[in-house]
Amino acid sequence: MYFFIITRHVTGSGNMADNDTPQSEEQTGSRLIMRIVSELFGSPLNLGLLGICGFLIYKIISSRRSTDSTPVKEPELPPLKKQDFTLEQLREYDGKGSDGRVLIAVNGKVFDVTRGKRFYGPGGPYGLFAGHDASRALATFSLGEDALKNEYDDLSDLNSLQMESIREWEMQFQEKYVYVGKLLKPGEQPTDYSDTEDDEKTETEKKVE
Ligand code: HEM
Repeated sequence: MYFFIITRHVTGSGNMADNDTPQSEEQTGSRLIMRIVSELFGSPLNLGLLGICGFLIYKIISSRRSTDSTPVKEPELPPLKKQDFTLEQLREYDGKGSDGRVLIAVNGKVFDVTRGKRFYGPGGPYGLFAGHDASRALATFSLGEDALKNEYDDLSDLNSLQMESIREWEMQFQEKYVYVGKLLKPGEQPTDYSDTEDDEKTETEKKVE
């Protein structure tokens, strides 16, 4: 996905073969490489993007190293009781609370991403998503503060490609993390999940044990 987006930045939309005369595959290949290299380093935008990529890779690698060298593994938190969240309630789970739990909303669904703390915890490369709705940021591939709205974001201005991208991210989160509940729209009432979870212990009950 990153490769696709980065190469779109790098190669632009022009057709490179437009003015070419017939050449050997080797010549065409090396001209293409030269062109990519000159576009990568010749434009301030691409240089900036390369810088951001380098920074993120550095953050991901360094967070991985610090996790590897930690001798004592953090105890896993008990699963959160299934529940819906308002934006304000979601904000409490930014990884800075006493238990360090991190929740993130993607496409209206709230996921417990605490096990991905090296990404989303304080100081992590995607730490700004913690306790927020990350949908717009993921859809627009942006790590800027403006991609995280303070009010409920209905995403209605996003195009179909961006919405498709959110759905892909949602599936990725669904596979990797625990779904906790819905992100509530303003005025929307939370669902009562007590019927569906009769036999499941609440978080408090588990803590007491
Ligand atoms: C352009 C430079 C970027 C590079 C080189 C990069 C690199 C990576 C790499 C290597 C991983 C996988 C780490 C692992 O599994 O160990 C990753 C995961 C991820 N990246 Fe990026 N990234 C970039 C930009 C972005 C941007 C702009 C966003 C969001 C707006 C983003 C969001 C994510 C998310 C959500 C994950 C998944 C973490 C998880 O598994 O929970 N990345 N990135």
